[in-house]
Amino acid sequence: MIAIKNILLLNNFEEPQKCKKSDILIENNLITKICNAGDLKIPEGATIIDGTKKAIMPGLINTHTHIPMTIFRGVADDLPLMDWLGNHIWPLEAKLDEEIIHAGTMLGCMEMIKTGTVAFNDMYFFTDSIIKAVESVNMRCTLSYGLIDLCDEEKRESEMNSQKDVLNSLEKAHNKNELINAAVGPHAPYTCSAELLQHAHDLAKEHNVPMNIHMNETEDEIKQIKEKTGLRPFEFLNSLGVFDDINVVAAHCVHVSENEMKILKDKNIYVSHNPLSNLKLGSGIAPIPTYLKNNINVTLGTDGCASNNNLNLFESIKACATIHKGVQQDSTVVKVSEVLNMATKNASKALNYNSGEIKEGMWADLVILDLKNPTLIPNKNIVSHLAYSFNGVVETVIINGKIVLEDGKMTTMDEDKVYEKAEEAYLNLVN
Ligand SMILES: C[C@H]1O[C@@H](n2cnc3c(N)ncnc32)[C@H](O)[C@@H]1O
Ligand SMILES: [Zn+2]
Repeated sequence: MIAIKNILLLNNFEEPQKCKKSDILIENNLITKICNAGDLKIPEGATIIDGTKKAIMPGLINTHTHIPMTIFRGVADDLPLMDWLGNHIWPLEAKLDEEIIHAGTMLGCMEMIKTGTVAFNDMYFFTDSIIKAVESVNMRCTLSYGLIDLCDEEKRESEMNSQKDVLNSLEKAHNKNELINAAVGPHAPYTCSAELLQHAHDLAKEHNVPMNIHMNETEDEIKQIKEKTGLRPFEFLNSLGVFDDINVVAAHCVHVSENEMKILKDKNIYVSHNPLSNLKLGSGIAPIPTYLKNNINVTLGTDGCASNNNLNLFESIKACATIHKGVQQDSTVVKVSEVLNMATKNASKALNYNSGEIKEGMWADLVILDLKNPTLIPNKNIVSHLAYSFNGVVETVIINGKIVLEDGKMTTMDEDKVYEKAEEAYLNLVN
Protein backbone atom coordinates (compact mmCIF):
# COMPACT_ATOMS: atom_id res chain seq x y z
CA MET A 1 0.00 0.00 0.00
CA ILE A 2 1.26 3.48 -0.87
CA ALA A 3 -0.34 6.71 0.39
CA ILE A 4 0.70 9.88 -1.42
CA LYS A 5 -0.18 13.02 0.53
CA ASN A 6 -0.70 16.60 -0.53
CA ILE A 7 0.43 16.26 -4.15
CA LEU A 8 -0.52 18.34 -7.20
CA LEU A 9 -2.60 15.97 -9.31
CA LEU A 10 -2.02 16.46 -13.04
CA ASN A 11 -5.06 14.52 -14.17
CA ASN A 12 -6.75 17.03 -16.42
CA PHE A 13 -4.69 18.20 -19.38
CA GLU A 14 -7.71 19.88 -21.03
CA GLU A 15 -8.49 22.07 -18.03
CA PRO A 16 -5.19 22.47 -16.17
CA GLN A 17 -6.70 25.07 -13.84
CA LYS A 18 -8.73 22.23 -12.32
CA CYS A 19 -5.62 20.28 -11.28
CA LYS A 20 -5.45 20.46 -7.50
CA LYS A 21 -3.63 19.17 -4.47
CA SER A 22 -4.85 15.71 -3.55
CA ASP A 23 -4.17 12.54 -1.57
CA ILE A 24 -3.94 9.22 -3.39
CA LEU A 25 -4.08 5.66 -2.13
CA ILE A 26 -2.56 2.77 -4.06
CA GLU A 27 -3.47 -0.78 -3.07
CA ASN A 28 -1.78 -3.67 -4.82
CA ASN A 29 -1.49 -2.56 -8.45
CA LEU A 30 -4.41 -0.11 -8.51
CA ILE A 31 -5.24 3.48 -7.64
CA THR A 32 -8.06 2.89 -5.15
CA LYS A 33 -8.73 6.34 -3.71
CA ILE A 34 -8.27 9.93 -4.80
CA CYS A 35 -9.47 12.72 -2.49
CA ASN A 36 -8.79 16.31 -1.53
CA ALA A 37 -5.45 16.89 0.17
CA GLY A 38 -5.76 16.14 3.88
CA ASP A 39 -8.86 13.95 3.54
CA LEU A 40 -7.24 10.53 3.13
CA LYS A 41 -7.39 8.24 6.14
CA ILE A 42 -4.02 6.56 5.89
CA PRO A 43 -4.28 2.81 6.42
CA GLU A 44 -1.88 1.21 8.85
CA GLY A 45 1.26 -0.13 7.22
CA ALA A 46 1.05 2.12 4.15
CA THR A 47 4.26 3.55 2.71
CA ILE A 48 3.76 7.32 2.90
CA ILE A 49 5.07 9.70 0.24
CA ASP A 50 4.96 13.39 1.15
CA GLY A 51 3.85 15.15 -2.03
CA THR A 52 4.49 18.70 -0.85
CA LYS A 53 6.22 20.65 -3.67
CA LYS A 54 5.65 17.67 -5.96
CA ALA A 55 3.26 16.81 -8.79
CA ILE A 56 1.98 13.47 -10.03
CA MET A 57 1.09 12.58 -13.61
CA PRO A 58 0.12 9.45 -15.52
CA GLY A 59 3.26 7.59 -16.59
CA LEU A 60 4.15 8.03 -20.26
CA ILE A 61 3.67 5.19 -22.74
CA ASN A 62 6.11 4.91 -25.64
CA THR A 63 4.32 3.18 -28.53
CA HIS A 64 7.31 2.50 -30.77
CA THR A 65 10.69 1.23 -29.61
CA HIS A 66 13.41 -1.28 -30.41
CA ILE A 67 14.57 -1.32 -26.84
CA PRO A 68 17.78 -3.37 -27.04
CA MET A 69 19.06 -0.85 -29.61
CA THR A 70 20.25 1.43 -26.80
CA ILE A 71 23.53 -0.40 -27.41
CA PHE A 72 23.52 1.04 -30.97
CA ARG A 73 23.47 4.60 -29.70
CA GLY A 74 25.69 6.66 -31.98
CA VAL A 75 26.81 3.86 -34.32
CA ALA A 76 25.40 5.10 -37.64
CA ASP A 77 24.42 8.76 -37.72
CA ASP A 78 23.37 10.96 -40.61
CA LEU A 79 22.20 8.35 -43.12
CA PRO A 80 18.90 7.80 -44.98
CA LEU A 81 16.69 4.89 -43.87
CA MET A 82 17.49 2.22 -46.49
CA ASP A 83 21.27 2.83 -46.40
CA TRP A 84 21.15 3.04 -42.58
CA LEU A 85 19.21 -0.23 -42.23
CA GLY A 86 20.73 -2.30 -45.05
CA ASN A 87 24.38 -1.29 -44.81
CA HIS A 88 24.81 -0.45 -41.15
CA ILE A 89 22.12 -1.69 -38.76
CA TRP A 90 21.26 -5.12 -40.19
CA PRO A 91 24.94 -6.23 -40.52
CA LEU A 92 25.44 -5.32 -36.86
CA GLU A 93 22.19 -7.02 -35.83
CA ALA A 94 23.54 -10.26 -37.33
CA LYS A 95 26.02 -10.22 -34.43
CA LEU A 96 23.46 -9.85 -31.64
CA ASP A 97 23.28 -12.37 -28.83
CA GLU A 98 21.26 -12.81 -25.66
CA GLU A 99 23.72 -10.91 -23.51
CA ILE A 100 23.81 -7.85 -25.74
CA ILE A 101 20.02 -7.84 -25.85
CA HIS A 102 19.76 -8.15 -22.07
CA ALA A 103 22.27 -5.37 -21.48
CA GLY A 104 20.53 -3.07 -23.97
CA THR A 105 17.11 -3.73 -22.50
CA MET A 106 18.27 -3.00 -18.96
CA LEU A 107 19.83 0.28 -20.08
CA GLY A 108 16.74 1.18 -22.11
CA CYS A 109 14.38 0.47 -19.22
CA MET A 110 16.51 2.59 -16.91
CA GLU A 111 16.53 5.50 -19.33
CA MET A 112 12.80 5.32 -19.92
CA ILE A 113 11.90 5.11 -16.25
CA LYS A 114 14.23 7.97 -15.33
CA THR A 115 12.45 10.12 -17.93
CA GLY A 116 8.92 9.24 -16.87
CA THR A 117 8.00 6.36 -19.19
CA VAL A 118 6.26 3.42 -17.53
CA ALA A 119 5.46 1.23 -20.55
CA PHE A 120 6.62 0.60 -24.09
CA ASN A 121 5.56 -1.17 -27.26
CA ASP A 122 8.57 -2.96 -28.74
CA MET A 123 9.57 -4.86 -31.87
CA TYR A 124 12.83 -6.78 -31.82
CA PHE A 125 14.59 -10.14 -31.61
CA PHE A 126 15.71 -12.48 -28.76
CA THR A 127 12.39 -11.91 -27.00
CA ASP A 128 13.18 -14.29 -24.13
CA SER A 129 16.14 -12.17 -23.18
CA ILE A 130 14.02 -8.99 -23.28
CA ILE A 131 11.35 -10.66 -21.12
CA LYS A 132 13.96 -11.64 -18.54
CA ALA A 133 15.28 -8.08 -18.29
CA VAL A 134 11.88 -6.39 -18.19
CA GLU A 135 10.60 -8.77 -15.51
CA SER A 136 13.55 -7.94 -13.29
CA VAL A 137 12.96 -4.19 -13.79
CA ASN A 138 9.19 -4.39 -13.21
CA MET A 139 8.32 -2.38 -16.29
CA ARG A 140 5.18 -2.75 -18.39
CA CYS A 141 5.61 -3.64 -22.05
CA THR A 142 4.05 -5.09 -25.15
CA LEU A 143 6.61 -7.16 -27.01
CA SER A 144 6.68 -8.37 -30.57
CA TYR A 145 9.19 -10.33 -32.59
CA GLY A 146 10.21 -8.46 -35.76
CA LEU A 147 9.10 -10.67 -38.66
CA ILE A 148 11.16 -10.25 -41.84
CA ASP A 149 11.16 -12.73 -44.76
CA LEU A 150 12.19 -10.47 -47.65
CA CYS A 151 9.73 -12.56 -49.73
CA ASP A 152 11.92 -15.68 -49.41
CA GLU A 153 9.82 -18.80 -48.93
CA GLU A 154 12.30 -20.67 -46.75
CA LYS A 155 12.84 -17.66 -44.55
CA ARG A 156 9.08 -17.25 -44.25
CA GLU A 157 8.72 -20.75 -42.95
CA SER A 158 11.42 -20.25 -40.32
CA GLU A 159 9.98 -16.84 -39.32
CA MET A 160 6.55 -18.39 -38.81
CA ASN A 161 8.10 -21.03 -36.57
CA SER A 162 10.03 -18.46 -34.57
CA GLN A 163 6.86 -16.39 -34.23
CA LYS A 164 5.01 -19.39 -32.82
CA ASP A 165 7.69 -19.94 -30.19
CA VAL A 166 7.82 -16.25 -29.28
CA LEU A 167 4.04 -16.01 -28.82
CA ASN A 168 4.18 -19.08 -26.60
CA SER A 169 6.94 -17.56 -24.50
CA LEU A 170 5.08 -14.27 -24.25
CA GLU A 171 1.82 -15.90 -23.20
CA LYS A 172 3.64 -17.94 -20.58
CA ALA A 173 5.40 -14.79 -19.35
CA HIS A 174 2.08 -12.90 -19.22
CA ASN A 175 0.47 -15.62 -17.12
CA LYS A 176 3.33 -15.32 -14.66
CA ASN A 177 3.68 -11.54 -14.79
CA GLU A 178 0.87 -9.31 -16.04
CA LEU A 179 3.32 -6.55 -16.98
CA ILE A 180 4.47 -8.52 -20.04
CA ASN A 181 2.07 -8.40 -22.98
CA ALA A 182 2.26 -9.91 -26.44
CA ALA A 183 1.88 -8.43 -29.92
CA VAL A 184 2.78 -9.59 -33.41
CA GLY A 185 5.27 -7.49 -35.34
CA PRO A 186 5.56 -7.89 -39.10
CA HIS A 187 8.39 -5.42 -39.71
CA ALA A 188 7.04 -3.52 -42.75
CA PRO A 189 5.37 -3.99 -46.14
CA TYR A 190 8.80 -3.77 -47.82
CA THR A 191 10.35 -6.56 -45.74
CA CYS A 192 7.40 -8.98 -45.49
CA SER A 193 5.62 -11.05 -48.14
CA ALA A 194 1.83 -10.86 -48.45
CA GLU A 195 1.65 -14.35 -46.96
CA LEU A 196 3.67 -13.37 -43.91
CA LEU A 197 1.59 -10.22 -43.38
CA GLN A 198 -1.62 -12.23 -43.54
CA HIS A 199 -0.21 -14.89 -41.23
CA ALA A 200 0.72 -12.17 -38.72
CA HIS A 201 -2.79 -10.72 -38.94
CA ASP A 202 -4.42 -14.11 -38.38
CA LEU A 203 -2.24 -14.75 -35.34
CA ALA A 204 -3.03 -11.32 -33.86
CA LYS A 205 -6.72 -12.00 -34.28
CA GLU A 206 -6.57 -15.54 -32.93
CA HIS A 207 -4.54 -14.53 -29.86
CA ASN A 208 -6.36 -11.22 -29.39
CA VAL A 209 -3.16 -9.17 -29.39
CA PRO A 210 -2.21 -5.96 -31.24
CA MET A 211 -0.13 -5.74 -34.39
CA ASN A 212 2.94 -3.53 -34.47
CA ILE A 213 4.24 -2.53 -37.93
CA HIS A 214 6.31 0.18 -39.69
CA MET A 215 4.17 1.97 -42.28
CA ASN A 216 4.87 4.68 -44.87
CA GLU A 217 8.06 5.93 -43.25
CA THR A 218 9.75 7.11 -46.48
CA GLU A 219 8.75 7.98 -50.05
CA ASP A 220 11.19 5.34 -51.34
CA GLU A 221 9.46 2.37 -49.74
CA ILE A 222 6.06 3.59 -50.93
CA LYS A 223 7.39 3.73 -54.50
CA GLN A 224 8.73 0.21 -54.09
CA ILE A 225 5.36 -1.19 -52.96
CA LYS A 226 3.53 0.74 -55.66
CA GLU A 227 5.77 -0.71 -58.35
CA LYS A 228 5.26 -4.21 -56.99
CA THR A 229 1.53 -4.13 -56.31
CA GLY A 230 0.07 -1.10 -58.05
CA LEU A 231 -1.16 0.08 -54.65
CA ARG A 232 0.14 2.27 -51.86
CA PRO A 233 1.15 0.39 -48.66
CA PHE A 234 -2.04 1.00 -46.66
CA GLU A 235 -4.16 0.14 -49.72
CA PHE A 236 -2.19 -3.05 -50.33
CA LEU A 237 -2.38 -4.28 -46.73
CA ASN A 238 -6.04 -3.34 -46.54
CA SER A 239 -6.71 -5.44 -49.65
CA LEU A 240 -5.09 -8.37 -47.83
CA GLY A 241 -7.37 -7.89 -44.80
CA VAL A 242 -4.40 -7.14 -42.55
CA PHE A 243 -6.20 -4.39 -40.62
CA ASP A 244 -9.45 -6.27 -39.98
CA ASP A 245 -10.70 -6.84 -36.42
CA ILE A 246 -7.41 -6.17 -34.59
CA ASN A 247 -5.65 -3.22 -32.95
CA VAL A 248 -2.90 -2.01 -35.28
CA VAL A 249 -0.14 0.33 -34.12
CA ALA A 250 1.36 1.76 -37.31
CA ALA A 251 4.71 3.41 -36.69
CA HIS A 252 5.62 6.56 -38.63
CA CYS A 253 2.79 7.13 -41.19
CA VAL A 254 4.81 10.04 -42.57
CA HIS A 255 3.62 9.98 -46.20
CA VAL A 256 -0.04 9.07 -46.50
CA SER A 257 -2.46 9.73 -49.37
CA GLU A 258 -6.03 10.86 -48.88
CA ASN A 259 -7.29 7.37 -49.58
CA GLU A 260 -4.82 5.91 -47.08
CA MET A 261 -5.99 8.45 -44.51
CA LYS A 262 -9.49 7.08 -45.02
CA ILE A 263 -8.21 3.56 -44.32
CA LEU A 264 -6.52 4.79 -41.12
CA LYS A 265 -9.85 6.19 -40.02
CA ASP A 266 -12.12 3.34 -41.19
CA LYS A 267 -9.94 0.63 -39.67
CA ASN A 268 -9.35 2.60 -36.46
CA ILE A 269 -5.58 2.26 -36.85
CA TYR A 270 -3.38 3.83 -34.16
CA VAL A 271 -0.58 6.00 -35.51
CA SER A 272 2.68 5.95 -33.57
CA HIS A 273 4.21 9.31 -34.41
CA ASN A 274 8.02 9.27 -34.06
CA PRO A 275 8.94 12.86 -34.91
CA LEU A 276 12.59 12.76 -33.88
CA SER A 277 13.42 9.54 -35.70
CA ASN A 278 11.68 10.85 -38.82
CA LEU A 279 13.68 14.06 -38.64
CA LYS A 280 17.03 12.36 -37.96
CA LEU A 281 16.65 9.84 -40.80
CA GLY A 282 15.43 12.62 -43.08
CA SER A 283 12.19 10.72 -43.68
CA GLY A 284 9.85 13.69 -43.45
CA ILE A 285 7.20 15.05 -41.12
CA ALA A 286 3.93 13.20 -40.54
CA PRO A 287 0.72 15.20 -41.15
CA ILE A 288 -0.35 15.11 -37.50
CA PRO A 289 -2.69 18.15 -37.59
CA THR A 290 -4.61 16.47 -40.43
CA TYR A 291 -4.80 13.21 -38.47
CA LEU A 292 -6.16 15.09 -35.47
CA LYS A 293 -8.69 16.91 -37.64
CA ASN A 294 -9.86 13.53 -38.98
CA ASN A 295 -10.12 12.03 -35.48
CA ILE A 296 -7.39 9.49 -36.19
CA ASN A 297 -5.82 8.10 -33.03
CA VAL A 298 -2.31 9.42 -32.63
CA THR A 299 0.21 8.14 -30.07
CA LEU A 300 3.92 8.91 -29.62
CA GLY A 301 7.11 6.89 -29.93
CA THR A 302 10.83 7.46 -29.84
CA ASP A 303 11.89 4.61 -32.16
CA GLY A 304 15.20 2.89 -31.39
CA CYS A 305 18.36 4.55 -30.11
CA ALA A 306 20.10 4.33 -33.49
CA SER A 307 17.66 6.83 -34.96
CA ASN A 308 16.74 9.25 -32.17
CA ASN A 309 19.18 8.70 -30.20
CA ASN A 310 17.50 8.56 -26.82
CA LEU A 311 14.30 7.29 -25.23
CA ASN A 312 13.24 10.48 -23.48
CA LEU A 313 9.60 10.76 -24.57
CA PHE A 314 9.37 14.31 -23.21
CA GLU A 315 11.65 15.32 -26.11
CA SER A 316 9.21 13.77 -28.58
CA ILE A 317 6.33 15.53 -26.83
CA LYS A 318 8.04 18.87 -27.30
CA ALA A 319 9.00 18.05 -30.89
CA CYS A 320 5.40 17.09 -31.66
CA ALA A 321 4.00 20.19 -29.96
CA THR A 322 6.31 22.50 -31.93
CA ILE A 323 7.26 21.04 -35.35
CA HIS A 324 3.76 20.97 -36.78
CA LYS A 325 3.17 24.58 -35.78
CA GLY A 326 6.22 25.52 -37.80
CA VAL A 327 5.35 23.37 -40.81
CA GLN A 328 1.79 24.69 -40.96
CA GLN A 329 2.78 28.21 -39.96
CA ASP A 330 -0.05 27.97 -37.47
CA SER A 331 0.66 28.04 -33.76
CA THR A 332 -2.83 26.82 -32.87
CA VAL A 333 -2.34 23.25 -34.16
CA VAL A 334 -1.35 20.33 -31.86
CA LYS A 335 -2.32 21.72 -28.50
CA VAL A 336 -0.69 20.88 -25.16
CA SER A 337 -3.56 18.64 -24.10
CA GLU A 338 -3.57 16.82 -27.45
CA VAL A 339 0.11 15.97 -27.34
CA LEU A 340 0.03 14.92 -23.67
CA ASN A 341 -2.95 12.68 -24.40
CA MET A 342 -0.99 11.06 -27.24
CA ALA A 343 1.73 10.05 -24.80
CA THR A 344 -0.70 8.73 -22.17
CA LYS A 345 -4.41 8.07 -22.74
CA ASN A 346 -4.32 7.36 -26.50
CA ALA A 347 -1.36 5.01 -26.14
CA SER A 348 -3.10 3.12 -23.36
CA LYS A 349 -6.09 2.59 -25.63
CA ALA A 350 -3.90 1.41 -28.50
CA LEU A 351 -2.30 -1.25 -26.32
CA ASN A 352 -5.42 -2.24 -24.38
CA TYR A 353 -3.99 -0.99 -21.09
CA ASN A 354 -5.87 0.28 -18.07
CA SER A 355 -3.67 3.34 -17.55
CA GLY A 356 -2.77 6.68 -19.11
CA GLU A 357 -4.99 8.59 -16.67
CA ILE A 358 -5.13 9.06 -12.92
CA LYS A 359 -8.48 7.63 -11.85
CA GLU A 360 -9.72 5.27 -9.17
CA GLY A 361 -9.67 1.71 -10.47
CA MET A 362 -6.86 2.29 -12.93
CA TRP A 363 -3.40 0.76 -12.81
CA ALA A 364 -0.99 2.62 -10.57
CA ASP A 365 1.50 3.52 -13.33
CA LEU A 366 2.46 6.95 -12.07
CA VAL A 367 5.25 9.49 -12.20
CA ILE A 368 6.13 12.00 -9.48
CA LEU A 369 7.93 15.21 -10.37
CA ASP A 370 9.95 17.32 -7.96
CA LEU A 371 8.70 20.84 -8.60
CA LYS A 372 12.04 22.22 -7.45
CA ASN A 373 13.41 21.80 -10.95
CA PRO A 374 14.49 24.85 -12.97
CA THR A 375 12.53 23.69 -16.02
CA LEU A 376 9.29 23.57 -13.96
CA ILE A 377 9.59 27.02 -12.40
CA PRO A 378 7.52 29.20 -12.06
CA ASN A 379 5.39 26.40 -10.56
CA LYS A 380 2.22 27.82 -12.03
CA ASN A 381 1.51 26.28 -15.45
CA ILE A 382 2.91 22.80 -14.88
CA VAL A 383 0.80 21.14 -17.60
CA SER A 384 2.25 23.57 -20.14
CA HIS A 385 5.75 22.84 -18.82
CA LEU A 386 5.24 19.12 -19.46
CA ALA A 387 4.90 19.85 -23.16
CA TYR A 388 7.29 22.73 -23.63
CA SER A 389 9.96 23.08 -20.96
CA PHE A 390 10.46 20.03 -18.72
CA ASN A 391 13.85 18.32 -19.04
CA GLY A 392 12.31 14.92 -18.27
CA VAL A 393 14.23 14.24 -15.06
CA VAL A 394 11.61 12.68 -12.80
CA GLU A 395 11.85 11.89 -9.11
CA THR A 396 9.78 8.80 -8.41
CA VAL A 397 8.12 6.22 -10.66
CA ILE A 398 5.50 3.68 -9.67
CA ILE A 399 4.68 0.82 -12.03
CA ASN A 400 1.80 -1.53 -11.28
CA GLY A 401 1.79 -0.28 -7.68
CA LYS A 402 5.51 -0.82 -7.11
CA ILE A 403 8.10 1.92 -6.65
CA VAL A 404 10.79 1.36 -9.31
CA LEU A 405 12.46 4.77 -9.10
CA GLU A 406 12.83 6.51 -5.76
CA ASP A 407 14.41 9.96 -5.47
CA GLY A 408 16.00 9.46 -8.89
CA LYS A 409 17.51 6.05 -8.10
CA MET A 410 16.40 2.73 -9.56
CA THR A 411 15.16 0.33 -6.89
CA THR A 412 15.07 -2.72 -9.16
CA MET A 413 18.60 -2.70 -10.58
CA ASP A 414 22.21 -1.98 -9.77
CA GLU A 415 22.76 1.07 -12.00
CA ASP A 416 26.57 0.80 -12.16
CA LYS A 417 26.35 -2.83 -13.18
CA VAL A 418 23.91 -1.91 -15.96
CA TYR A 419 26.34 0.73 -17.30
CA GLU A 420 29.23 -1.72 -17.16
CA LYS A 421 27.31 -4.48 -18.97
CA ALA A 422 26.16 -1.99 -21.63
CA GLU A 423 29.75 -0.91 -22.34
CA GLU A 424 30.79 -4.55 -22.61
CA ALA A 425 27.88 -5.31 -24.94
CA TYR A 426 28.83 -2.39 -27.18
CA LEU A 427 32.36 -3.73 -27.59
CA ASN A 428 31.02 -7.19 -28.40
CA LEU A 429 28.69 -5.70 -31.00
CA VAL A 430 31.15 -3.52 -32.89
CA ASN A 431 34.33 -5.63 -32.67
C1 LIG B 1 12.92 -4.83 -35.80
C2 LIG B 1 13.78 -4.27 -36.87
O1 LIG B 1 13.40 -2.91 -37.13
C3 LIG B 1 14.57 -2.18 -37.40
N1 LIG B 1 14.35 -0.73 -37.27
C4 LIG B 1 14.78 0.10 -36.32
N2 LIG B 1 14.39 1.36 -36.58
C5 LIG B 1 13.68 1.32 -37.74
C6 LIG B 1 13.04 2.28 -38.53
N3 LIG B 1 13.01 3.56 -38.20
N4 LIG B 1 12.43 1.87 -39.67
C7 LIG B 1 12.45 0.57 -40.03
N5 LIG B 1 13.05 -0.38 -39.32
C8 LIG B 1 13.67 -0.01 -38.19
C9 LIG B 1 15.56 -2.75 -36.43
O2 LIG B 1 16.87 -2.38 -36.73
C10 LIG B 1 15.26 -4.23 -36.57
O3 LIG B 1 15.96 -4.79 -37.65
ZN1 LIG C 1 10.98 1.33 -35.71
